[in-house]
Amino acid sequence: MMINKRLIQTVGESKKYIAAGVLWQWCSLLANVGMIFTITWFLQRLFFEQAVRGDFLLVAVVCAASLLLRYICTRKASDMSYLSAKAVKRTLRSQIFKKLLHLGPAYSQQVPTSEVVQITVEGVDQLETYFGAYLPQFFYSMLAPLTLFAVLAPISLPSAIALLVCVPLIPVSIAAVQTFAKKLLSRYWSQYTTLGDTFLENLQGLTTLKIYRADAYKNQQMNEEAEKFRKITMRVLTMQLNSITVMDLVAYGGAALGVVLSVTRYRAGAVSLAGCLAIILLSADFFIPMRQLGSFFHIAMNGMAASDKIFHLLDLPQPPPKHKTVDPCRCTVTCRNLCYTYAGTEREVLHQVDMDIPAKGLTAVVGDSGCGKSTIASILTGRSSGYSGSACIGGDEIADLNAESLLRSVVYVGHGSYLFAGTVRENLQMAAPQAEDAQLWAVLERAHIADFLQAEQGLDTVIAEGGSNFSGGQCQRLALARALLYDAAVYIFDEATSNVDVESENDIMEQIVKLAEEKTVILISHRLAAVVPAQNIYVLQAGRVVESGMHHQLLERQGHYHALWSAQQELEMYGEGGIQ
Ligand SMILES: Nc1ncnc2c1ncn2[C@@H]1O[C@H](COP(=O)(O)OP(=O)(O)OP(=O)(O)O)[C@@H](O)[C@H]1O
Repeated sequence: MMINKRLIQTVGESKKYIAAGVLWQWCSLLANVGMIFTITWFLQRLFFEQAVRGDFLLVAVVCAASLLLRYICTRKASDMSYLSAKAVKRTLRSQIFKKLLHLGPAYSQQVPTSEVVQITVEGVDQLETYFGAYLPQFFYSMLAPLTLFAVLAPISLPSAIALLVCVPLIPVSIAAVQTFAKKLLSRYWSQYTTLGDTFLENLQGLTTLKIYRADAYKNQQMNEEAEKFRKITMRVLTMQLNSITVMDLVAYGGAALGVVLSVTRYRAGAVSLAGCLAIILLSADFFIPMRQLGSFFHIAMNGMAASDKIFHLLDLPQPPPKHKTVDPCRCTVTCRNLCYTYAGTEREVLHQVDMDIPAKGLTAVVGDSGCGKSTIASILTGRSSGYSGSACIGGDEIADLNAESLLRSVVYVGHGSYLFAGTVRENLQMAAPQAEDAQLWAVLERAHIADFLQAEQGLDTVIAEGGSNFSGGQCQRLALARALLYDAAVYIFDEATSNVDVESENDIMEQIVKLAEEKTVILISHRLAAVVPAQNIYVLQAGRVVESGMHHQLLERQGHYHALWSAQQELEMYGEGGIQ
């Protein structure tokens, strides 16, 4: 009945809260039983005209005390449910987080980031309800009928047996629905995610769709998908309503049976009037907890699906712990016979790449689009694992280096470095939490963005999500300032100046050249004019290093670099001609 032992074991802390929650619910049931017995006793005395004044007072006091007790029990049970849900969230999210840390920067090779986000947010939230509502109700729905049986059996054993026997009919009817519901729910979820993906994609590409006037067609396509989703949602709702109707039939049918039996027994003189009334009033309570459990049924199904996904992530094989750290004083980078094939593909994208990148100095990697430049950066930052050949930092194989130390030593600045919603200070202090204002201004000066920020609110200037209130050039300058503040040993700039104006490009390049006087700097660029000052340029063609040397040496060689350079020069001269 949707009880996952491993899940409960994983969140062992929640067991005590579930047990306490069930206990509080049980106390509330006992209070209710006490109240009903007092009322029925009083009714019997009234009926036989035996009631005295004090009886009414006694009933009033017992009812008030019982109601107060039930209120306290309900509050306590919901507190326990909250604590159990909190424990689940904390335990599972921290386990997922630890797992990702163990998997390292290359985790996305095993599980897509979108799935991790979905599991960590929505998946864990679903389990919160599973632990907070379903599990306590599951145990309580077993305990309640047994308790009521023990209470009613001395009054009328046949009635108590009849009521107890009818209770399991509810889970039986749920199980019957479950076989059908599983398939339907899995189709429902796949339709739901398909519609969500299409919606997100169309929203992100809305400008393109408008430009090519394809929005009407996409709209129609989405309408068709939405219609399919509406239909399957209706089927799920119908299934849920039907299952509730079946459960109600069983529950109220069972209660009616209890009433009929108790009245028959009363007429036969086998039970007292008070006993008969107590059976009538308590017979519904036999079924209500199980009926309530039935209504949590879909929560449990979602919880099970979520836990499968969570355990799939937690069970991913992880590399053994690595203790070797990067020595910041020996930050040469060397690649020998480096080959790489992306996981899940067969095409090798890097073939026997040899590179020697000295500590301190500017080394550039250039080549046509798709030749493998970013793949090299990805291997050097540890985001792509499973290479063959050798890739070393400071003489140590990257595959053997501790991921945290690698992240601390190699900083990557791409063309879309992310700025977070917050202030300039918060974004910069990510790189150095203890940095003082003077240090922050120093790197902003170096990135040539200090003047602009001084005219705004200085370090407290607000940055919108993704830096959307800043220009492309300003975002890159801020990203550069943050990277400079980080003080890593190796810097990789991957098309860091693409999409920015010439002025920003010149300022950023000036700082990159300056940085290379002290650090190991690798500059990846498709624009050859940017790499002219480099001490060594590696030219890649279809995943192979075909040439290397300084700019003038490569031009003299009249090879691939020369061809690329001539083509770009021609294009730039044509551009300038076009403007005139
Ligand atoms: N995640 C991936 N999965 C599979 N193949 C990939 C992946 N990323 C890149 N590739 C392939 O690897 C090859 C090299 O890509 P890479 O991004 O390294 O090229 P690049 O030289 O940086 O190109 P550009 O200058 O256009 O950014 C390409 O053919 C690309 O299709």
